[in-house]
Amino acid sequence: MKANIVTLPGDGVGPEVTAAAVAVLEAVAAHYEHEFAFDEQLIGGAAIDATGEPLPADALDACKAADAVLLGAVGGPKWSDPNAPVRPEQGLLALRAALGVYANLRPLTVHPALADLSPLKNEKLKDVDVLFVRELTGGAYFGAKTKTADAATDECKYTVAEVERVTRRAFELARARRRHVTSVDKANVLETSRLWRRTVTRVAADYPDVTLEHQLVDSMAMLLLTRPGSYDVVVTENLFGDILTDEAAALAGSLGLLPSASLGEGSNGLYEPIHGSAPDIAGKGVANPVGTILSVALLLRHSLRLEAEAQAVEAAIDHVLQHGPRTRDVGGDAGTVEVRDAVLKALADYAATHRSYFDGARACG
Ligand SMILES: NC(=O)c1ccc[n+]([C@@H]2O[C@H](COP(=O)([O-])OP(=O)(O)OC[C@H]3O[C@@H](n4cnc5c(N)ncnc54)[C@H](O)[C@@H]3O)[C@@H](O)[C@H]2O)c1
Ligand SMILES: CC(C)[C@H](C(=O)O)[C@@H](O)C(=O)O
Ligand SMILES: [Mg+2]
Repeated sequence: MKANIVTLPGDGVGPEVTAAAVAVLEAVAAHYEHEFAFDEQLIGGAAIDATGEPLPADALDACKAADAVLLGAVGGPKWSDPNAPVRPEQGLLALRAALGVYANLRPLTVHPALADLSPLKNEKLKDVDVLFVRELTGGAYFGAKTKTADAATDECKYTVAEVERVTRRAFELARARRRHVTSVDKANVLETSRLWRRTVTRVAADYPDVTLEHQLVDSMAMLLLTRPGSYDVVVTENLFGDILTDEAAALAGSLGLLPSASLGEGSNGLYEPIHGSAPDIAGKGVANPVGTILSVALLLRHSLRLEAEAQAVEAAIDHVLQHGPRTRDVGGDAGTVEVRDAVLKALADYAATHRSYFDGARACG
């Protein structure tokens, strides 16, 4: 197939991990006979430096017209002055809003070879398989903001429609998994969370084959570490989802491992690792590219509908995590490029081994 993919390398380690992920997409195109066209655009601090804007109009137009968008990371100390008139992160939030990608899927699994890196030394860790569905275009991130010399506010607002659509997405996803949804809120304190809980409960009635439990976010932060194996799909609002998924990354072994897919109603989507620009390691060539490469697998699956290719990328990552090389954050001493090259080799081996199956499937239409 032909596909136009916009890349937004951004700041810090963003360009390093994006380059590795693009190499994987190019390899997928070569092995499976697709034509992927890449269009690199500016976002974040790099865009502020070049244009004064964190999301230039050209970049936004290209993203809207693309089949999929792959992002590295935005932000960094250079642009983090609290008095700065414009911030890199605004570009990312504006992009999410403009693309209407309200459902942010953040899958968490724990590779058996990395289970020792987790804060929990639990043999059941390898069975952890959680899909976080984070509401991405509402809540405190997008409410009205006020600022005076001695006070500031961030309005947190949710409408029933916003909660309902992400809840339906979570239940649909649960149907293809273990049919259990945990909805996380703070309904004992927040009015938005009570609206959230009422709406989730009502929508759940349309999915009698899926079980629902509600969990308050503070206790969820603890339970995620003490019994992560009991969760299947976890749906929650924007800010809680941001925090819980970074916590979840500790179970996997590193923030550098987790991918994400941000989806709306159309097939276009935004794909990015859940980590940030990692200023402490930027420019050193040691960033873990696995979260971004796994985001490529999600891009292939959700936007391009290339399931076999998505599985090939996941199998290649699985092989490399098992056998190495690994970056420092996961106990190795390899650089980003060495890991990329190992993934490319594993992908080539996988494609060669599965070639007859692939050709047969294509011959059948
Ligand atoms: N989607 C995004 O673009 C995104 C996401 C999160 C944070 N940020 C931005 O990134 C900047 C830095 O934020 P932060 O330091 O709180 O979080 P961070 O995710 O950038 O880094 C947190 C820690 O994780 C490590 N880490 C992150 N990614 C890694 C990788 N691929 N390989 C190895 N180690 C990795 C870092 O070295 C650091 O020690 C901020 O400006 C923040 O707003 C952007
Ligand atoms: C950079 C920031 C705006 C972003 C968020 O909070 O959504 C990041 O932390 C993430 O998890 O994607
Ligand atoms: Mg985050």
